[in-house]
Amino acid sequence: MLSMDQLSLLVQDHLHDIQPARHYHKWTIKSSDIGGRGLFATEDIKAGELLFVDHPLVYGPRSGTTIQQGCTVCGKMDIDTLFRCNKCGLLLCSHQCQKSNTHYDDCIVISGWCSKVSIENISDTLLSRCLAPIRTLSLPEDQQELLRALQAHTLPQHGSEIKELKEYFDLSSEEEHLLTLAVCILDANAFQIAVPYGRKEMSMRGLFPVSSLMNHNCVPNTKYYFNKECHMIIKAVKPIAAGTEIFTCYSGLLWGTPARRLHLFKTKHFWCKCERCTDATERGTFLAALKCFDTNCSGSLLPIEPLNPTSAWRCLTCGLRVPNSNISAIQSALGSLIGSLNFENVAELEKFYMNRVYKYIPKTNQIVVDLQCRLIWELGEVDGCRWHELSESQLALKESLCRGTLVTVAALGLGDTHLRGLLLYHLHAALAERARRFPDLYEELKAEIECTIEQSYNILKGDISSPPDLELRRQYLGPGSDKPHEERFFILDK
Ligand SMILES: C[S@@+](CC[C@H](N)C(=O)[O-])C[C@H]1O[C@@H](n2cnc3c(N)ncnc32)[C@H](O)[C@@H]1O
Repeated sequence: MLSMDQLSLLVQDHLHDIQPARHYHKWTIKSSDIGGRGLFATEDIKAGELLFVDHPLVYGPRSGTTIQQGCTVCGKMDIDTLFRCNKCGLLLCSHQCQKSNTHYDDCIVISGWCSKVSIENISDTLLSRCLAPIRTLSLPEDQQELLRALQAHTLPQHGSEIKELKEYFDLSSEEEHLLTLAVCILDANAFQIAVPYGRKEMSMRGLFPVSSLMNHNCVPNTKYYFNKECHMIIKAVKPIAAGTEIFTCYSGLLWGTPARRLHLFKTKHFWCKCERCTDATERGTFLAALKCFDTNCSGSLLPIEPLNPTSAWRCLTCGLRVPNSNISAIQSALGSLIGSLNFENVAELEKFYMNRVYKYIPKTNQIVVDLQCRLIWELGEVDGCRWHELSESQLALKESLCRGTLVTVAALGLGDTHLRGLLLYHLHAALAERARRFPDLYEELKAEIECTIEQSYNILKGDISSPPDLELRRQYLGPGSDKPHEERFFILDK
């Protein structure tokens, strides 16, 4: 086991690789009261300040069995061009990817193993799932040391893919041990890597060793995003006082407490006890609330003991007490109902949102908020409901959904997260479309259009998953634009 000083030195060397000029950080690694080690501010940090830029020790396809497969080099998922390498069986999309250094290294390791069956009989999904751990075998010694210093999950369910791999290849016990350890480390620490906005690519994960030292809080004081070089940029989203722990968030920011806690328990093996989890109303957002089972009552049900996953729930208005088993039954029925929706079909989503969803759940529930976000991302943006095709009521709906979700994000105290940046971008776009349709309204809307695109730009710039026309929109519709009025809205015609 490395000492904290040894780990700090490895971390400094790792960060130095991509930011050689930056020797100084306003944080240190220390033991944390909530679990293992954590990062702590050594000086006051301002909102928006850069904390560090991390880069992955390894990256590779995510490990779920249901993840849609793609090229193991570039992630492309175009099924027509995908083929399997005849030496190692990995999926590729082009000869260029096959000739890449990345594939060369992967292929050397896998084709070097003695296989028990011919390579085309080995599942490409299994090979993809094992690829990130396989890549750890080729890391240089100092990076192996840093990898081994990270926390590893110890429960027996981690590493099952390596047991499966062993059915197909004669792995030495040392290789099996190293691969299993790598899976346990990846499962405990890997981050999903964001893909460029609007692009459909295979979902990838990366092992970012410094970010891996951040513990979780459901209202984190940092945000992260990825740039074109697959670097992970970590910034403060609110002021962080010297001595305070620096947190990230391992779960969905708009999920209700029971869903977040269960997800954290299943994937990271701890029950979160942060301030948000302790407050059943989640700062008045009622994200987990269900409708009271008494049809004469319009109140909301919430857990009586939010930190107890089997707690009974109670109506805040009439006091009705509902056993946890009934709540679970309703939640799984709602899950099936939502699972039956076709999320690609905007009209179906809109109809469900407008007419049916409130019959079952309060407007504040995370399921409604999720539907709202899906509609926001799609209205005006996808084929069949482009800006010029939106009806007046759809445009008004988009605007009001953006405003409502921004209120929830603000109530939770999430600061300038990626989500807020995106919501501001979509609000700006809806307002700009309104001004284009009704030029007389432009003067009235101008200040808000300028302010929303400017704020969105400041939050999202440099982020690979931000809308590609962000900068152009800011130039044309942001504060101080010198573009002639008649040209300002041309970007909406793209
Ligand atoms: C990515 S690691 C974070 C760094 C870790 N503390 C270490 O020492 O390497 C994730 C693990 O840290 C612990 N952890 C993180 N956040 C936590 C929290 N809010 N409460 C309890 N444990 C937490 C859990 O064991 C979790 O599986």
